[in-house]
Formats: sequence, structure tokens, C-alpha cells
Amino acid sequence: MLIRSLALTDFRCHARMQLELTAASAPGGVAIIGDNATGKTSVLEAIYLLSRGVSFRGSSPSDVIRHDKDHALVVATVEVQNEASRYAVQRGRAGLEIRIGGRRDATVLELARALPIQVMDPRAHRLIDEGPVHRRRMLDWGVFHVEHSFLHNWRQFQRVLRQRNAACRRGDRKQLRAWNPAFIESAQRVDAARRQHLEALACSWRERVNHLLDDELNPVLGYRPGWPKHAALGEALEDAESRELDAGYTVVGPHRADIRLQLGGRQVRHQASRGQQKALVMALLTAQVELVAEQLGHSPLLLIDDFSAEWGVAMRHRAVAQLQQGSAQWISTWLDAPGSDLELAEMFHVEHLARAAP
Ligand SMILES: Nc1ncnc2c1ncn2[C@@H]1O[C@H](COP(=O)(O)OP(=O)(O)OP(=O)(O)O)[C@@H](O)[C@H]1O
Repeated sequence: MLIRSLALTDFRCHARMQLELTAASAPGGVAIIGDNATGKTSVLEAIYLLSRGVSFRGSSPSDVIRHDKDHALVVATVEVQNEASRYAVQRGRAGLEIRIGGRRDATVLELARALPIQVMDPRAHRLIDEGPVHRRRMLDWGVFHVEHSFLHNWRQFQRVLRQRNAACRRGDRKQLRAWNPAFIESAQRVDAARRQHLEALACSWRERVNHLLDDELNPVLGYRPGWPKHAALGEALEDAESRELDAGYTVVGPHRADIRLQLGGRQVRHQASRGQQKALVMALLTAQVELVAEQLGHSPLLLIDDFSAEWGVAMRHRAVAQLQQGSAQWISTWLDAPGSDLELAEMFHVEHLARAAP
């Protein structure tokens, strides 16, 4: 996908803002430059809203509406496989209104399917140093886009998990066992899709990490299914049964899955510097974006907030070079202009993007 134009109205600090991009911005890269608090992140946030219906900042949905206004509006022309369509998302205080082309009743799910957008914000290190929920979310974003049945399978698994948890809470051993076959069946579907996706990513991730860190630090990307590696899920459930009845919830299964990241034989979380962590996450997201592009037949869009944070000149050069070898359009924000030697396809100063009132 390729964003060709973006217009914001009453979105955070932007009363009116207009961005026009050329086809050259994929994969050449776009930089939005500006001082602190000039609204750079808000532009990325608006693009993300187009795909997910929510912000990546994790604030309340109506926080994106400009103070003292009733609605925030994001309109974009997006080209997918040479066909341009208009997407509009209006966030009101009471809810969301989505238009795709001339149609008013579009859903967030349709947006998510149509516009695969991945984001790397300054909190991306959470993928490494916080809990597995962030890593599962990242993994599932890719699987959702390449495996059409994944959403259905994941929802089915969640339904069975809720029933099984209720049986645990009631201490009902018989019901708990009765749910096991359905739990195992749906869990295995979710697990197989995730495992396949991660295995397909691992090699490209390794190469990207070695290039970014300019070293051979033996990066390892592994998958943890959420139960002991050498046991079948059925056995793991049998072993965990008493613990589950005590705890009141299901302790093994894909809801406990995780990704293992190692560098030089050690857990990344315990030894990588902030700059290295950012490089590892960048490698993970770009490898995933390229994999999704290959399997989906068109490239997702990658948003990178505060591109140069934590990185010195050499790392910035390697990261830009790597992104430019890919197929995806990537839109990034910068406090200081990237420098002419980085040669991004298009650069904008955020203050110059404000539209005159009609
Ligand atoms: N709902 C809102 N209405 C009006 N202004 C807002 C709203 N929400 C946030 N702002 C303001 O928008 C400004 C821009 O925020 P944003 O985070 O996009 O800036 P930025 O250029 O990315 O900054 P930095 O480089 O410091 O991260 C801030 O001054 C913020 O206070």
C-alpha cells in the first residue's frame, strides 16, 4: 500500500493539515521533521488510526480530538496494487465513523484488512523488556494479514478459553476436562499459524540484525508456544490441572505464548543496550513487513516515530539503507533533518503542512 495524500482536520494540535506524497516515497522513505511538540507524532498517529481505529499512544480514543472540537477527521488516498481508494475515519466523542470509498458503514475490521500498517514508536523497546503481550500482539498482526482464517481461529480459541477459565473458577474438574478437546483443537490452529510465521521471519531477522549491529552476535529468535516445549498440549493440560483449579484460570496454552530473543547466547533483555534493542525491534518489524508483503502480494506501510532516537550516525545510515532495500513505504519523524547523505525520497517540515482554512 502507498499513501498518496493525507488530510487531517482537528486532529490533536493540527487544525488542518495536508500531506501529498509521490510514488517515489516507496521504498525511498518519507521524513517529517519538526521541533518538539509541533505535531509530528500526531501525523503518524492519524495514519495508524486509519488502519486500526485507535491510537498507538494508548490514550483514551477521544484524546485525538483537538481541544474544544467535536470531531477529529483523517482522510487519505491510498493506492493498493495500483488502485487508489479514499479512506476516511472520523473520531467523535461518541464513537467512530468509517468511510471506504463512498460507503459509510465500513468497519474497523475492513480497515485493518485493507490497510496493513505496522508502527515502531519510542516505546517499541517494550517488545523486549516488557511482558509477552506486546510480542504476541506483534506476531498476531502479521499472522492476521497472511493467514485469512487466523482471526476466526483466534476468536474461537478465546471463546473456549473463557469457558475453560469459568470451569476453573468454579472448581469444576469434570467441565474442565470436557472443554479440553475443543481447547486443544483451537489452540493448535492458533499455534501452528504463529509458529509458521515466526519460522519464516527468523532468517531475515538474523541477517538484518547482523547488518544493523555490524557484527555477528549470533542473534536467535525462538518461539515459545505457551506450554513445555517437548510435551503435547494434552499432556501439559493434564499436568497443569490441579494448578489450574487452584489458580482459577488456564495456565497453559497459546494465550501464554512468547517470542525468545537472544544475542550472543544471552537473553536480549538482560544485556542489549537501548540502541541495540531498538535495532533488534527494527529488524523484527522490517522482516515482518517484508514477509507480509511477499505473502499478501502488496507491501504494508511502516511508521517510525523519532527515527534517530538512541542511534548514532552509523546506525542511522545502516537502518535507512536497510529500509530502502525493502518494498514498503515508510514514514518517519525526525527532530533534526536527517542530513542530505541519507537521501530519503521526501522530506517535509511539519509546520509547512498546515492547510489554509477554506
Ligand atoms: N487533543 C489535543 N488538542 C490540541 N493539542 C493537542 C491535543 N493532544 C495533544 N496536543 C498537543 O499537540 C502537540 C504535538 O504533539 P506531538 O506529540 O504530535 O508532537 P511531536 O512533534 O511528536 O513532539 P516530540 O518531538 O516532542 O515528541 C503537543 O503540544 C500536545 O500538547
